[in-house]
Amino acid sequence: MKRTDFPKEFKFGTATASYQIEGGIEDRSPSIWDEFSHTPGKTKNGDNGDVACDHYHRYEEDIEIMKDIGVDAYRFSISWPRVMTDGIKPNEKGIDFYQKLVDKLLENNITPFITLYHWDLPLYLYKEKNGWLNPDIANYFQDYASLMFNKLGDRVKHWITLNEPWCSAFLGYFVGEHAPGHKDFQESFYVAHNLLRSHGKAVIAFRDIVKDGKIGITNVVTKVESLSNDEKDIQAAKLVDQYINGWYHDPIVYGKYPEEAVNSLKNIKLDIPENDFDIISQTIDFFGVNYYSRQVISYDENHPLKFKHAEGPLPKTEMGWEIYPKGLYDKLVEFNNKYKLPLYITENGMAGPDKLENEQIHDDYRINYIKDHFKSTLDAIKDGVDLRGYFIWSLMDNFEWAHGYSKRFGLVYVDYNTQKRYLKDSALWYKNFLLNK
Ligand SMILES: N=[N+]=NCCCCNC(=O)[C@@H]1[C@H]2[C@H](O)[C@@H](O)[C@H](O)[C@@H](CO)[C@@H]12
Repeated sequence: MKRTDFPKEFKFGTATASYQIEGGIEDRSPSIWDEFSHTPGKTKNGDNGDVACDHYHRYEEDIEIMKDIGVDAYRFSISWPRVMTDGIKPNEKGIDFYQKLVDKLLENNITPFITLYHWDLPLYLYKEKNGWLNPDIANYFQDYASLMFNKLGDRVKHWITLNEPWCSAFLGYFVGEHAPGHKDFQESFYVAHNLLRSHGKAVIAFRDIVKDGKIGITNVVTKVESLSNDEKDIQAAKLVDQYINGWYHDPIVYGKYPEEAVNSLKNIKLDIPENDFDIISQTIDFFGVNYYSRQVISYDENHPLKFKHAEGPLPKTEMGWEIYPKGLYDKLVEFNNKYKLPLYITENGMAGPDKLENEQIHDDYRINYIKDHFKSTLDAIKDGVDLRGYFIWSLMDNFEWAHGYSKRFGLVYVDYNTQKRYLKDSALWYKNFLLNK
């Protein structure tokens, strides 16, 4: 498989997120992840993003690395608390960082794709305004989005409102594994709804400010399969697919939540104001698909959503996620048929047992992972999917949320003691692929 097997305009890239790589906390106000990671017991080894990959001070070097690898595009997120003090007052120093980042990318012919929200909510908005639980958060988000569109929209034409609202709502407000660490089922549905409303408000602003731009939303898209052919397992898997995938896509395209999932939520209040779905279902230009794996589901009477995960038999990454490229193909074809929107794979990659030896990292497992998922991508394109790009997660090893620095997803290895970067064999492979070798 060669690069020229893909459409000429197809964009190959890589991706990161602000809290996971920037550090530079001295020049921004705090986010919910600063408080969460500094709370004992919340992250592995008590790791936090205070320094991370020190990208805030090393962004020029990191762009040089991307230039060397030869990527067409780079997906990164803006730190809301960096560009607006406490999420409210514009901070010119923070805005200036992203101005310079964008200009340096463009100088190197790398197309910027900006994610507005990749989980680092300004702490003030959480503490004083109740964060994503407050319907008014959509207005704060629209103000933030408008500021960024006005400041960068002349040069940045590809925007993503939210990264993985399912993670923000479900992991942050029900499971409690992510910031702000709530464990309230009802709250997680209010949060999901306010995230989607915030998305819609940002799209409305975008249409006024960046008239020649493209905007979408990125969700984690998981292939959900039933453990058995037992009707109960099949039904449980169908509902999980609606909770994880449909819940964050159907409202945007169809203006309503998936019906069976709504009906299954007997004791969940979804008191939704009349025109909310008019806001949420603003026309978008693409869906971003973050694909990692599948979930194998069986029926479980004791779970609020009547399901439990089954251990799949396939080889797994360091995250314990099965390696399942067929799932990517399946979801791309399904989404293409169901939503009829252009798609970008905004994240795909793996955490591996990466070891630095003689300044090299031999990660053949990651090369094989990427090749297998590229193959699924190419098969989907050949079968008619309107797929426009693929961003490998991640450019470099970084802060992997509750796992801290214990999981390495990068094409580039980061020695956190020295902040030295080392291209892994997978980065060298990607470089040759992009040269069509
Ligand atoms: N079975 N199974 N499951 C897959 C469930 C995946 C949920 N987590 C993600 O998608 C996060 C996404 C995030 O954008 C990024 O910030 C994270 O670094 C990556 C890697 O963790 C992924």
